[in-house]
Amino acid sequence: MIRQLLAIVPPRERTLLRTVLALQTGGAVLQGVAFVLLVPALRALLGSDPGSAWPWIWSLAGVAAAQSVVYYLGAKKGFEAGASLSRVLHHRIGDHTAELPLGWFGPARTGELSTLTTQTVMAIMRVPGYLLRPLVNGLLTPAVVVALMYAFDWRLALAATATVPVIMAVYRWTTGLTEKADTIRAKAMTDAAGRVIEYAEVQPVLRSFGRSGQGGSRALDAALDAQRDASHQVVRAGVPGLLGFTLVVQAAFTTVLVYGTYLALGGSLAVPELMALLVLAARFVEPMTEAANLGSALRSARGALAAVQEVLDVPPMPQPDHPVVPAGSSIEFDRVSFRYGTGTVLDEASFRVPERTMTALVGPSGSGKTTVTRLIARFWEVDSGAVRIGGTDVRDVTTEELMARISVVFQDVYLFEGTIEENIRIGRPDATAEEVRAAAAKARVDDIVRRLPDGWDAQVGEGGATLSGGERQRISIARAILKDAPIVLLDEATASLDPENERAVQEALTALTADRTLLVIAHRLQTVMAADQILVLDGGRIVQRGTHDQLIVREGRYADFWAQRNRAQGWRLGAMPAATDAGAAASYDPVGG
Ligand SMILES: Nc1ncnc2c1ncn2[C@@H]1O[C@H](COP(=O)(O)OP(=O)(O)OP(=O)(O)O)[C@@H](O)[C@H]1O
Repeated sequence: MIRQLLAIVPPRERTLLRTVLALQTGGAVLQGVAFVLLVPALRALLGSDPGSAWPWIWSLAGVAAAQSVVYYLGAKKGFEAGASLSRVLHHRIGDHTAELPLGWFGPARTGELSTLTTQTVMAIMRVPGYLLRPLVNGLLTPAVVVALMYAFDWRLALAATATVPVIMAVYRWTTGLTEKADTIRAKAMTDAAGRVIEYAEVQPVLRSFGRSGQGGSRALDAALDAQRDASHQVVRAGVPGLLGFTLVVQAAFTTVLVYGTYLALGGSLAVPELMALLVLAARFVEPMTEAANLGSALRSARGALAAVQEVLDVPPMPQPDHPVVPAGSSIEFDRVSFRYGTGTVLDEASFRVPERTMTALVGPSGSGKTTVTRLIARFWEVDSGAVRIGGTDVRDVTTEELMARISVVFQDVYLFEGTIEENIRIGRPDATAEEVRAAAAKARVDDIVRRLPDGWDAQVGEGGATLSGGERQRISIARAILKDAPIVLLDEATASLDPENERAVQEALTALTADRTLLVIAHRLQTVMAADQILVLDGGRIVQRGTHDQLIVREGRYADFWAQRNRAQGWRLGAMPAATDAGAAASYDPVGG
């Protein structure tokens, strides 16, 4: 476990942990010596000249004092190392997860990461401060005691030595008994943590269906039941093991006692010596039972280390050995195939979006439109084929360079807890206050700010809870305007916005998309009509491509799609005033058409 821990931490913490280990080792050896010094001290006290015990008593006091100092330093460094470990592990987990492909972040990961950064890190933090001392004592003090016992009576020392393999074997057996139950409990706890988070997140849905009370989440109840059962199983498996171990340790002590008594009765061992050696044997047992009582904490620390290691072992998104800077902002899919797990989403799809043009992506729900945008931003890796930006494979571009070239405006906008200004600044952290305000003004965010009582200082709440959907989207557009990337990937809102928000969002998009390469998942017919190119995605392939005028006269998916959309209730082409339509169409046309 110590080796595992040393491997996970940076050099400074490694040195700190080694210091703690050295101090605890020193303390354990001194404790063994102090125990052994009891033998001559007691022998002298119980013998014919009690006065001769003084030198031993003083030595004992000296060793005990040294041991206290070493323990104090060990405990101090141990707590220091614990606090440092927590900081370092949080950083390592945070830094590493930031480099993982987005495919790793499935729904179950929220609970896993939350458990990892709380309970798991806490279990590891306890190792240097609380667990190391009893663990080192349990192993080293008995070893020192047995070794020094040979100096007084080799026969009793040999008897004590003989008990060691038996004690070790029983310890292994008891560990084996609880290990499986511990693993199941750890998994059940992680599952339950994930379910609790999910339960909190789906509250609006549950409430809207009148499911806020009892039985709101069967999955959560099941996860909590599984956690309770797993905890019972740990107790059921652990108690017999612990009892068994304690019994064996006591039996070992009794064996030494019986053997010592036998030797004393036979006259080959003086009674004061026997008394002293028995006191020693009793003390020899103590650290071992103390260490055994910590078995569960030790196993959970070991499990915790394994869990952290497992996350750290997930390979990060590979970075190119020889990074290339793309020469432009065109987008190209070259026979791209992709699947999330089972079921192909893209099957050798090929298309090209020339620089500074607008391409509208249309297709049935689930046809892979969002996936196309995710692959451009390299949130996932393609299974085969290549995605290119400015003629360069995205795998040959560093994440930083790629992200600098792309702005993504998705429908589900997430805002961080903080002010509107802080949320916009994410687009370009080094932007001046004026630049942030200018981007906000272009995206019509200043209208929102004016309305809020705290203005620019207003907090948006976690996820932007205090703002409407349209307002959140305008902030996300302001971020993208501030970022000023040459490629914009845009998922148009499907949800209908109120007219004021609708107009504001359109204006914001006009400001964002002018003079850029634009790939838009189009839901509005006027956007589709204004596109330089329309790509119809179906069955994992681009089944049609061309302008609206070219495609509308051909039979096929696009003509069907167009007819269907026109028929659909609430479809905006008929519902919106002509002036707005024209304005919206113009706003999406990068060449001003
Ligand atoms: N993270 C994921 N893990 C597994 N499958 C996924 C994931 N995301 C999407 N899918 C699946 O991949 C397919 C394509 O999804 P995608 O979101 O790209 O489609 P879409 O055309 O954007 O759909 P919509 O128009 O409904 O938003 C769907 O079948 C979807 O269920």
